[in-house]
Amino acid sequence: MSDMRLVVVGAGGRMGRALITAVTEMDGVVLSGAIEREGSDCLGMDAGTLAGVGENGVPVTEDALAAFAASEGVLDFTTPEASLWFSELAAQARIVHVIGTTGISAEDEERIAAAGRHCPTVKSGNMSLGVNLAAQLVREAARALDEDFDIEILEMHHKHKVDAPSGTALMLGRAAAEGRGIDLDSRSVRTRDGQTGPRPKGDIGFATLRGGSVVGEHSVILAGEGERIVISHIAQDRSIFARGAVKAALWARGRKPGLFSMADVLGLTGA
Ligand SMILES: NC(=O)C1=CN([C@@H]2O[C@H](COP(=O)(O)OP(=O)(O)OC[C@H]3O[C@@H](n4cnc5c(N)ncnc54)[C@H](OP(=O)(O)O)[C@@H]3O)[C@@H](O)[C@H]2O)C=CC1
Ligand SMILES: O=C(O)C1=N[C@H](C(=O)O)C[C@H](O)C1
Repeated sequence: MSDMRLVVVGAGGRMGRALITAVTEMDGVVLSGAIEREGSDCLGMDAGTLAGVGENGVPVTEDALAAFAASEGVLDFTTPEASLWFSELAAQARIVHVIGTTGISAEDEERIAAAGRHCPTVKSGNMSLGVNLAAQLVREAARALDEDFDIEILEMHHKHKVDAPSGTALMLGRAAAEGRGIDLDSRSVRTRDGQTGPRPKGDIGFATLRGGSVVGEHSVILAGEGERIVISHIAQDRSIFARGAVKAALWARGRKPGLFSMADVLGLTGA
């Protein structure tokens, strides 16, 4: 089979550059386009040079329509607004859409799912093997322990991150809620300040830290009387997300349209 032609959108971003590197280094894929937003300083640059992997002759352009028409898949770690737009373009072009963007509203999630009825779409708040496995462990731990164990989720990311809690923290929270058989939205506590009163039994708490260049760290703490279980994941390099995204594109190639998760790609049931 020929190499899968992949276009990277948000090519100049932290993940965009990691994705160009992953596509360059991995077998079975080739970079067919690199897209940035109108007015970006990256327009016209060579995508390989931009990512630091050597000139590859693929210019960064703003013409997503033309790039999608010449590609079999799109790797998209951008912004919620941009991902919504790219989901419509991918649906029209009937190409694989891999979405890593976080902070997407519930309403836009539904629109992305609707677009996924026309093209294979893989979407996950975290494309790494480790986090998806951790989500499985969290689900199992929450299933095994009763509400005497309080569940708290702590995350830290770099100072440039614009959404909170992280997509991964929410994914881990969903896994815990599923394990416990409760609805996350009605039982999650996103902030605490002032006279909060004692902790209600059964809530799932979230705490967010931001600073420096931290790639991404998550801990799920199950705190009981006299003991604590902590399930943690530390991302040391963005290549784990980028390589996961390329794997997802290859997995989705030739599949029927639908919305899939990284757990489907990795063969982990229900993560
Ligand atoms: N699921 C996962 O495994 C992971 C998810 N993420 C998520 O990916 C997203 C991006 O993260 P990160 O790379 O750090 O962010 P960056 O801000 O570094 O990158 C986003 C890029 O998208 C560009 N962009 C914005 N709008 C458009 C548009 N309409 N067309 C084309 N390009 C556009 C931005 O351009 P400009 O800056 O010029 O506006 C920027 O270059 C975030 O939501 C983050 O949470 C990150 C890591 C892993
Ligand atoms: O913005 C980031 O950097 C990351 N975002 C994702 C998230 O919101 O969980 C994944 C990863 O932790 C890095």
